Amino acid sequence: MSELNPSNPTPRRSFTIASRASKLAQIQTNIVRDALQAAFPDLEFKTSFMSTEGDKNQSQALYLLGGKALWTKELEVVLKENFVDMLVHSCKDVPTLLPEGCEIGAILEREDPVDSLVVKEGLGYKSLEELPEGSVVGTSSVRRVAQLRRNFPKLVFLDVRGNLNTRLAKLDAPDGPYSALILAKAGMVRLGLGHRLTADLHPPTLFHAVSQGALAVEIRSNDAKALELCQALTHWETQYKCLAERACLRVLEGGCSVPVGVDTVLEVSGTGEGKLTITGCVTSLQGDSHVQHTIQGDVQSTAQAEELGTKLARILIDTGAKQILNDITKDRASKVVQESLKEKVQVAGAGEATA
Ligand SMILES: NCc1[nH]cc(CCC(=O)O)c1CC(=O)O
Repeated sequence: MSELNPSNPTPRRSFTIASRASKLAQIQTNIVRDALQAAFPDLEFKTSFMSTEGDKNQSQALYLLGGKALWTKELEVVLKENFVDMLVHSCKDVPTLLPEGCEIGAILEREDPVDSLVVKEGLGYKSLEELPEGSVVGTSSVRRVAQLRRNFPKLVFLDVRGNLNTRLAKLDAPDGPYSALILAKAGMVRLGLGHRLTADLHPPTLFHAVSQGALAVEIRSNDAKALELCQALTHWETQYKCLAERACLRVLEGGCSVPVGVDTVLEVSGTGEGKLTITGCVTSLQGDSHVQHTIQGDVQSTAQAEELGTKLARILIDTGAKQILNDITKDRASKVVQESLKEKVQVAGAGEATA
């Protein structure tokens, strides 16, 4: 393995940008590649795509697969081994704690971060309110289910997995169970599927995921050249918002994916400064308890943005989120035990069949 030597006098001229292999991931990577190529026309930028554990395991509920690192872990290995130089992720899929030696080099300008309702082809419903009692709504996000159960107890929420095109195919299948899906607007827009969005779901109906709608570029912490290139991509307003949201989640989650929603506004008062207003919420899985708080502060640096997010998380924890998060941890532990028992029973069954 050739070690990258930061003091090597020969300047690097070629950079490889990698991501997952899904269509959306490829589109996102091409956005980053094009932006880098425009800013640095004399350098060469290549792309490389690989499918990850998260793409392969589509049967088990995300909630039980444990942590979001399954989208990023394997890519980080090839980054650390110098096979590639930059990783492009949906910022919301990036764990709040990165492995030693990796860091976020850039956060690009955010698309609209809201979630949207997508109604099955041929059904005329225009909103969640219009869906008849008992309609099945597909989403694999505990955040969406928790918040929407609260407001729409008449609806049934069912897991739906796969990349966006797979999920849409499951929605539109004539004999499929789903009447609608809830998806992030940004992904649909980037895929050119904006015409399928039926309605946007804004707070207080639904608070979006931390960092939803933004792209992040991950680099090796010791790669000064990659960091310099990344700086040309960073949209500081988005960076402040996303880093504040990520700091809030980092305190709340303790390593697991939790039903945390946010909504963040930055009133810009000059370059690199403004007033940041973040609302955060934590909702129980059944939607019966919900803690919400809004915090505001002037920020002039990413560190101050993160401080505000951290403070928000502490207030949420002190005002009821702790109880909700403890209950979720217990629930997950018992479900994991049930799943492993189910597997054992299946293995035993298979043994008998072949005997
Ligand atoms: N959970 C999967 C995921 N990760 C990133 C996006 C696209 C939106 C984004 O970039 O934030 C999606 C799809 C979705 O949630 O509907």
